[in-house]
Amino acid sequence: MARNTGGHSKKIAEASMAEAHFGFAEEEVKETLKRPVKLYKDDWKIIEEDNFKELVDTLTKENNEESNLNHNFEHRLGQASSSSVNFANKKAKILHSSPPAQGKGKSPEFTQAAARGTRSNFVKDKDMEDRAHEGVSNSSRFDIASSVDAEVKVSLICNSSGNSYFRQRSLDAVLKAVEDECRRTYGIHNPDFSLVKLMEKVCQFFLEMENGSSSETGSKICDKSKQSEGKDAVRDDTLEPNKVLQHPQSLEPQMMEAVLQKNYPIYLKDISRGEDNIPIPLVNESSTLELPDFIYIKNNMVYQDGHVDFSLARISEDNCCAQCLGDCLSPDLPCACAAETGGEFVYTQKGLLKEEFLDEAISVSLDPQRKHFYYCEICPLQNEPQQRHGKIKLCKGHLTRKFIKECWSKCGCSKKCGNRIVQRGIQVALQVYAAPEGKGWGVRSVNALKKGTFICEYVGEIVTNQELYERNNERAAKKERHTYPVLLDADWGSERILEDEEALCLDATEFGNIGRFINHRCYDSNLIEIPVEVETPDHHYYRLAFFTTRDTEPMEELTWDYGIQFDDKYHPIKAFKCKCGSMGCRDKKRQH
Ligand SMILES: C[S@@+](CC[C@H](N)C(=O)[O-])C[C@H]1O[C@@H](n2cnc3c(N)ncnc32)[C@H](O)[C@@H]1O
Repeated sequence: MARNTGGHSKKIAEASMAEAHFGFAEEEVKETLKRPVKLYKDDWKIIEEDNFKELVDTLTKENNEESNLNHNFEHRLGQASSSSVNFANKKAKILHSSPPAQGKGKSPEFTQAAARGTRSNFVKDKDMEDRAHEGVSNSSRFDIASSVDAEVKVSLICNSSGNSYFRQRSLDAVLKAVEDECRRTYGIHNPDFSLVKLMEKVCQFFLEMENGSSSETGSKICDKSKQSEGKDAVRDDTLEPNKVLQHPQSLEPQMMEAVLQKNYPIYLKDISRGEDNIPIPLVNESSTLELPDFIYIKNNMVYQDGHVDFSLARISEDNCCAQCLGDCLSPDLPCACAAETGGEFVYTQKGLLKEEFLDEAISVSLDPQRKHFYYCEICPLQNEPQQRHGKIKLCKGHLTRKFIKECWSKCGCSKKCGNRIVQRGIQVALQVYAAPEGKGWGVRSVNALKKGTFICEYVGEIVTNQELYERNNERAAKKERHTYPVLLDADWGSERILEDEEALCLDATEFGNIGRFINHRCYDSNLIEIPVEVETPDHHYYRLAFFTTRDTEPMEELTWDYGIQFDDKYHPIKAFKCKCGSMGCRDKKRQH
């Protein structure tokens, strides 16, 4: 056996350098080297074989396996990214290149192993596993722990036993291979995607959740790019509104795990971030849709110029039931609040919309007569002059609709009064999901529903038509696919000519509720939108509520008829190729 002629200490230094690459400290290497040096009688060729494989194995086995590899991973993580992460006000950071655990056993400051699972929690795809990890055994493990100083330690423990071909690769190469694989498999296009950032996120959420920020932390996600534009930016983490992200790498761990598991289950537990009465999960069974980018709000909010008067003084004696007690639906004689609907309340004792009222609303919507329309001489929607050669060209018309009127703050009845349905908010279990036929996201109800059930409101920013016109132009330039505005023109005919700030719409593009996800269906949709007067008798502003037009099945998609004529350039919702599938589809181009 040829003896290595190099100096003993030089060889030890070389071995230390080689092992430092894997995260082992010099002292540790020196100590471990003593035995093979003695065993092989200073024959360094054997020790150096396979890039010190035996030494790595011995080091790994001799030290507490978990502790050493935890350190190992941190060290490599540090090589791939030298940045440390500051978690909001927690003075916490991810450890990079920290000194190795002294002695054997678990590092004392990391005793709180709080999450543990098999590596298959992350990757189930066997092919991907084989390609990305080239033979890494299937009994690998993923550990995460935190210290009292709010430091988080993540370790990947890969058991290579049983695979004689296993060779330790450089971490950078492994990370790159996995990132490339993830990009391909999960369609990640963002160039910033990195596994190191993902691990940093895991640590961040681990800490935040341990610190009791609750499950809401996960959905407290914000689109930093938009915030940096300054518009409506809220910097304080605790106040940050729900902002659902576009890019999977920015997702909460629960979602990322779903992405990695490749079966795309629930992405978000509650897109309303607790704003609405019951959680509204977002479920993606198709995997191709981008996550929606908007802020969830429960109630309409004035953007800027819209004139909405909510003053108590505007609600007259005849417009409320100050003398009522309890439930207005109980007494034999309906109170003042029923006057708006012909002296009868529109709700049944079971909280459904009365069939008579509903059927009339449906019939007006399906087969509107000329008498149901109001035609403006100066239409707030039209930016072209309507007067030519002394002749006035009337606008295309606005469908006049019947209103629901609910009891409100000036009424003496209880908050549980049967004439307060819409204002109590969502009561049925809904989901946002990947709608069929490539319509984008849609809404479905988990359970069967009775005809006349209140589903939700259409909530958005209250904007003037002028504001909407400018927004629409900007969006058209950006070629945005989906649009989310709704006109509040159900009673334009009853008021004098509207001032610009009174011709209002709801724009749910950037701020909205689940209503923004409901897709259109021509003619036979299972929802109808009904104007609701709640806090103001001025009908140029009202709430818009969806009710079922018939009984529905569990998991049936909920749709409403946007009232769109597909050749109408003034309709606030930009015309799209209708994929509603209805026999009565009005999109002629689509049908042929
Ligand atoms: C109010 S949004 C509905 C939610 C939308 N699908 C999404 O993914 O956010 C309206 C947009 O959805 C799409 N959409 C709605 N109904 C549709 C239909 N019947 N056929 C095709 N696209 C539809 C159109 O792009 C439309 O501009």
